Amino acid sequence: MDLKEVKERMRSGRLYYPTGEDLLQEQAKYMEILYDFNQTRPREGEKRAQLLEKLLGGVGKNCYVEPPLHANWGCNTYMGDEVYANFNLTLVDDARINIGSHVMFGPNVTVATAGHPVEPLLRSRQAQYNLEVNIGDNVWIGAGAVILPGVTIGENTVIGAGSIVTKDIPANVVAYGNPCKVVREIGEKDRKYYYRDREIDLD
Ligand SMILES: CC(=O)SCCNC(=O)CCNC(=O)[C@H](O)C(C)(C)COP(=O)(O)OP(=O)(O)OC[C@H]1O[C@@H](n2cnc3c(N)ncnc32)[C@H](O)[C@@H]1OP(=O)(O)O
Repeated sequence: MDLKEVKERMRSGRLYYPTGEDLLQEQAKYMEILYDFNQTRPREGEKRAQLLEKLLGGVGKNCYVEPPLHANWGCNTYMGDEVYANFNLTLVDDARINIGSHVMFGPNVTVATAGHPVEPLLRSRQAQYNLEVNIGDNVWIGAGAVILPGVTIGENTVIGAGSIVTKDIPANVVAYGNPCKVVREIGEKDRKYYYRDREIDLD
């Protein structure tokens, strides 16, 4: 299979073998940029922003990603404006990861597009498929959550810490657990209280 066909299969959810010198060489280019990003000093915010722009497929205004960041590619991840990612965001972005604007990631979140067949022989040959992940505007993903291949999370939704998100989650809900399920809609109570019985005292 030539590089063009491998890349087409990588993008489109079909099975392929992620081997071949050309593919590995291309990936190595992004790994070098990521290495530099993770070696920056705390005060080198400007340099980090420039490296993020070189690494990602697209990045909006005022995104802030705490190092260390981990990514299999980087170039298949697209961020909107004002995205904040705490330490150890892990992007298995063999297919596209689309992240909206104003999205927040707690520490140690994993977003994975890649999977392997359960069938042992194909898996022993490293067969792989990738399914795009979509995270809507203004989503907050709690610490340690894992977002699995093919998942779409609707805008404004909150994913609780430690959740394993195996299926799509709609917009405007709080969802958590393993497997992650919708627990409630965001509504009136959330306009009054920011945490349990603590009232909001900010405009
Ligand atoms: C960008 C950053 O860096 S953020 C820093 C990291 N911070 C985080 O990751 C915090 C993430 N926050 C959470 O997970 C929160 O618990 C939220 C936002 C999901 C809370 O949602 P709320 O609907 O307000 O839940 P509330 O606190 O009222 O708890 C309701 C119930 O859900 C349970 N619950 C809350 N969060 C979770 C969770 N992540 N997993 C499982 N159960 C949970 C509570 O124990 C409680 O159970 P009970 O009814 O049996 O008493």
